[in-house]
Amino acid sequence: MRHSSFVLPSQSLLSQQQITYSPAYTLVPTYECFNRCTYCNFRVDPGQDAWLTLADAEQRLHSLAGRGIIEILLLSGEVHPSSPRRSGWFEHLYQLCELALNHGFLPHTNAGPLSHPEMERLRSVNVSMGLMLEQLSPKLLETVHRHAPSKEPNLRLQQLEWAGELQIPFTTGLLLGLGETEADRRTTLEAIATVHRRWGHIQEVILQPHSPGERQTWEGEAFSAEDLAKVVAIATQILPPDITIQVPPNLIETPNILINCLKAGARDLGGIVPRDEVNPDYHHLSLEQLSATLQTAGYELTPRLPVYPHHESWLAPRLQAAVQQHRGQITKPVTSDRVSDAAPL
Ligand SMILES: O=c1nc2n(C[C@H](O)[C@H](O)[C@H](O)CO)c3cc(O)ccc3cc-2c(=O)[nH]1
Ligand SMILES: C[C@H]1O[C@@H](n2cnc3c(N)ncnc32)[C@H](O)[C@@H]1O
Ligand code: MET
Ligand code: SF4
Repeated sequence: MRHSSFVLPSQSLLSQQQITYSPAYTLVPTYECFNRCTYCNFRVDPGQDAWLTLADAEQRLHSLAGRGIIEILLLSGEVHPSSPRRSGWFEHLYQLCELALNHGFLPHTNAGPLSHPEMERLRSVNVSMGLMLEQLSPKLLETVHRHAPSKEPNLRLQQLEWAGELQIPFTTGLLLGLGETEADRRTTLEAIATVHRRWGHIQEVILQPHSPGERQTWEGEAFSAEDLAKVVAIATQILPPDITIQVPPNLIETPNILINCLKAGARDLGGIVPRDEVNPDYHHLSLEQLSATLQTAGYELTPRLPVYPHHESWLAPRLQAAVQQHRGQITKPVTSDRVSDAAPL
């Protein structure tokens, strides 16, 4: 019989399921924010923060050279859209992105909702952008978002629509455990699926468990990590398969729960950064430890760029050229050699 000579490859030769992460560094243009989300551990009052200067940013970018970092995540507090300081804030964001590009990094900005012209302009210096939907439920405007006008659900949903229309590769997500119901979560996921079916621009959806920090005023509990895997499973049912589900490993208490999230369908761990600016009380494991944890369950940790290959043609030629510089070098999974090559940050 023909098949009798066919030998199945041994387990070790079968390719392992790859789990991606982005080797990233976060720059914070400013911590000042006119919103007061009561779960926030990041913001300071408007006017109370010295903005990150271009000189400081340059020094930091310079010190990153040779450390394997590719993405610069620009994560910012927000200046009110009708403030006279808004245009200075926006220009500063733009210049920080330019600087990151000039140092060979790939910028990804999440600076809250932008006007259409702002988004269009920032597109020319970002390989992808992001904005969390948090939750679409309007009830939250009476609780954690009572003093956060930029968390108005329709405003955020419109950002996803504009990003699609402008062909901006995009990251969005849900903040879990704000007092929403399972039905609310489904509604938010369905809205993401709908806008993605129109434009095809959503790269990743972050399922972010609320994780209490020292500075927040809200006394809400941490979103139970056990429940995260259940939300991942729901998201796989609702989101189109070309959207990657991301979970943040530093906000998941045990390796076991992280593995359960992967088994449920999460495929990306987001930016692995030296300091999580949003949740500074939660540290990342080293890449080596993370990689070992994943390996025990048959997963392989592998780096990715902040723009996925199928979206690269959307970018301006200058950005495409910057991406090409990295594409050839990013295919290798994390091994202990590679990790120990990188200097600690
Ligand atoms: O690539 C992105 N990663 C985002 N991340 C993930 C980030 O890449 C890292 O995973 C974390 O900062 C490190 O834990 C967020 C993480 C948060 O805690 C909150 C918001 C974001 C928002 C983004 C985003 O817009 N784009
Ligand atoms: C930048 C993103 O950080 C998330 N974010 C803000 N505060 C917290 C917290 N305490 N725990 C988890 N995520 C948080 C929100 O989803 C926001 O959009
Ligand atoms: N202010 C922005 C938002 O909430 C991004 C940073 S939040 C720490 O969308
Ligand atoms: S979560 Fe973002 S919008 Fe809300 S207060 Fe913090 S920095 Fe501002």
